[in-house]
Amino acid sequence: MFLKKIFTLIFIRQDNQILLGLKKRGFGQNKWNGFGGKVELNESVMEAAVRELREESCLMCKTTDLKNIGHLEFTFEGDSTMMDVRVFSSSIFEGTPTETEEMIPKWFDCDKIPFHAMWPDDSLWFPYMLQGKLFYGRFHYQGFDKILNYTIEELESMETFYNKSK
Ligand SMILES: CNc1ncnc2c1ncn2[C@@H]1O[C@H](COP(=O)(O)OP(=O)(O)OP(=O)(O)O)[C@@H](O)[C@H]1O
Repeated sequence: MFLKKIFTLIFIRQDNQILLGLKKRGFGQNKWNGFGGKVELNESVMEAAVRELREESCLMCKTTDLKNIGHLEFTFEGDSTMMDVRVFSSSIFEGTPTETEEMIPKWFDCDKIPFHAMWPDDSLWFPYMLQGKLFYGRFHYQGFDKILNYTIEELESMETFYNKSK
């Protein structure tokens, strides 16, 4: 049995570009990723996604403008925690991406994503996101660099996925 912890991960899109942030500290340090973090007790998952985006990039977004595009699960050999990651995207936002204590934001062309400096799983599920497909991925790591096994699939609808997994 795993102890599930819910995280958010949000990707801001504009034209053919995607906003990533270089994590300056903590989990995933020195990796490019979307913006996100743990969901706190007093907030919904979407509220957490909006808060983390603001805290890490200074961009503002409304919960109603978020689209849930995927679900990721990460486990690590020898660790009983499962990271349950809700992935969102939006192309409606306000503000200018600005460096914060946690992240350095930068726009990337969608065909120039820096996979070599990202989590190894990213190169496996980003193609789904970039093609506008909904996805579910499960990855089991040894340490933080090696994926021991994984599955990834396209989903018809996030709602059906969450109803089935209840
Ligand atoms: C293992 N492969 C992975 N591949 C892609 N993305 C991954 C990931 N593992 C974690 N992530 C994301 O990284 C962020 C961590 O968040 P994290 O900094 O720990 O959270 P939070 O900001 O609440 O923590 P602190 O306030 O610093 O304690 C969060 O968006 C989460 O979805």
